Amino acid sequence: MTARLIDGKQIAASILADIKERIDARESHGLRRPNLAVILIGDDPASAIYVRNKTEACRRVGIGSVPHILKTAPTEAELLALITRLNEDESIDGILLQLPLPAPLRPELFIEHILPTKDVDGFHPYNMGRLAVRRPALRPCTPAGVMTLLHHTGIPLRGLHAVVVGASNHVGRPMGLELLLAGCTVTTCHRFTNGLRGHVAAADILIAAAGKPHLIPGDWIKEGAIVIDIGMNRLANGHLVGDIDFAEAEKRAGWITPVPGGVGPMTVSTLLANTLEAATLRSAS
Ligand SMILES: Nc1nc2c(c(=O)[nH]1)N[C@@H](CN(C=O)c1ccc(C(=O)N[C@@H](CCC(=O)O)C(=O)O)cc1)CN2
Repeated sequence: MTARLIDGKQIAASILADIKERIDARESHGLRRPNLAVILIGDDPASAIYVRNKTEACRRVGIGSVPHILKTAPTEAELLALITRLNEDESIDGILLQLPLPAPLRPELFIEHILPTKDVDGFHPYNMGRLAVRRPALRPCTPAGVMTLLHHTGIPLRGLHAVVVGASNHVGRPMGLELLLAGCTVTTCHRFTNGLRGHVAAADILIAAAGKPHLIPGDWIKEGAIVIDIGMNRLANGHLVGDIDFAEAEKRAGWITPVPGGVGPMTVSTLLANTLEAATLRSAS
């Protein structure tokens, strides 16, 4: 079997086109364009690229981006004060705090300071809690983007056994909650899990989010499984690879995402969808 490719780049592009249409329609009803405040701190080159991609995507769909690029790290008090200002600014619909933050800044402190209604990353404990109690509001972007990819396969998800490898706060954990919401039986594997191979081999849906290049050999994968690789690992030679050995995995999987061009673009399109949703809810209230 050779797996069918799930083309995240193409799916994200069609979502962006849809967002643009909805923003144009809002404008024709006299509503202003949504605005996203973007906070980037420090000089991490990957973060700079991701923020550039997000800003460019905003421009394409007609979302205003309001940059706060802080080359030298602010104090905790200064960053909290900036977020307070953005929370209170009626022209701002969403606040993006690009992660990781340089040490010693603690991400939780700032994420929890963002108004949940402007938390377009969906990382605030309020938004995570809403997902946990099956009443999602603003959803974490990468897991929500993965659900869109899964729905694009057309395969009914209810009752399938989904295995998530990785239990991070912003990806693995909310990924498990999304799959549960979709009616999957969910196993989450993490650094203390024994017998990873056995768990992987049992997966109808395998989601790799460990951040370890080629952690999962292709021959562990169940024949016909849906395989989603969230891992994005830059090798010393500059190549970007996932957590799964793609070349071997595509011989066994039924469906598979590439890296790059799979989950990454969905993270960006979901962020913009969340920004539009936040703006829509604000204009309705
Ligand atoms: N505030 C946030 N910070 C971070 C998030 C997040 O969702 N919110 N996620 C990651 C990084 N990330 C978004 O910020 C992100 C990573 C990768 C891509 C992407 O499109 N990747 C491309 C390849 C790009 C490349 O060549 O490097 C792909 O997979 O095709 C988008 C967003 C951590 N921080």
